[in-house]
Amino acid sequence: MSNDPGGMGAGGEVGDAHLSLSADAGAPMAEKYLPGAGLDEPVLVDVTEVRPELADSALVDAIVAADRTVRTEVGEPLLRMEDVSVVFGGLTALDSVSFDIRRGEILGLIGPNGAGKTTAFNAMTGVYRPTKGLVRFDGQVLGKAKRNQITRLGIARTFQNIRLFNEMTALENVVVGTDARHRTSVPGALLRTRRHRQEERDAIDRSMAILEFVGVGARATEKARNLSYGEQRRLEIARALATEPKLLCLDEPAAGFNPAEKEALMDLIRHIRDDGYTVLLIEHDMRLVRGVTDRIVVLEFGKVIAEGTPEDVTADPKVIAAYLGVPDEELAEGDADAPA
Ligand SMILES: Nc1ncnc2c1ncn2[C@@H]1O[C@H](COP(=O)(O)OP(=O)(O)OP(=O)(O)O)[C@@H](O)[C@H]1O
Repeated sequence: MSNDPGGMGAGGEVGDAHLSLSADAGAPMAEKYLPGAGLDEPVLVDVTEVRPELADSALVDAIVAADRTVRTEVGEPLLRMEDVSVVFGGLTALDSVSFDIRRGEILGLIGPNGAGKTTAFNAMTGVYRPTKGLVRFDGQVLGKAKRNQITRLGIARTFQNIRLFNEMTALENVVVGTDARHRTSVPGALLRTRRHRQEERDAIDRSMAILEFVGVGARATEKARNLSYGEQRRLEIARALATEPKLLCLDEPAAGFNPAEKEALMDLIRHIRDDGYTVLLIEHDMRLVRGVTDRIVVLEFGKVIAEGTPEDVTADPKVIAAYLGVPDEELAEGDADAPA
């Protein structure tokens, strides 16, 4: 991946309109689409003027849908955590954890602070190697795969703390994500072969569609750092989608959102699932998790304590106790009352 924004296709074109990928693209675009808009004004682009076909949401959905062969059938386990333990020094952060993420579902991974959610995420995405057990993804053991290899295999993630290229435009941030799917060799890129230029144009087209899809198309030519907090969170999701993941992992994507923003985010996550993606969601907000997931896995002290539909899991006394700190005696009483 190039750190030089200009090296990623400066001067790329979208249709007939020139969409400069230079970092200062904002001002000219503002002049073009919002006559009179100055540098201090928010930069808004009418994407449907640049690419009229992007006004057709069905077409946007079709462009954004991943173009990949997935071996796993819909409804079958796409990712399997098989007896995974992760130990840091003397601390067992994950203790023989097994669960599946099925193709086409939104799986919620929840649990109190320190339960092991992020560690599970990191074990899946190649940040940590399991001390014991294995992670199987689309029929393949991830083994010693490194993070970039795992991205290429089809697992993309967002982070609890937003990590964007702040000085790049929103569009450039998404184009960077498409690199994971490029086929041009390094010499091809250096020589700017026809194939490389075509890939660049396709990347810009697809990135514009993804920005529209996540709801920040109008901010395409604005530097990432100038986007609102909520827009930056959506941009992170856009960048992850650009890698055409088989599995999209979202780590607390609603952190810091107000209720209306959370509602809108739930709509987006459902839309991503309905567009053919499989989603893993780590989230603290129980209402959000309950409202958007198909199934939930609950971790506590590094172990799976419950798994099932949102209704079943959120009614489970063990889960309620883990979240609300119900005294052990009450739990024991509850068990004693349960029919044999
Ligand atoms: N790199 C590390 N080195 C040592 N201990 C770690 C490391 N990462 C996590 N831990 C510990 O492992 C346990 C699980 O942490 P983890 O971050 O996975 O929990 P979590 O469920 O994601 O918590 P939160 O909701 O607070 O993000 C915690 O006790 C944590 O302190």
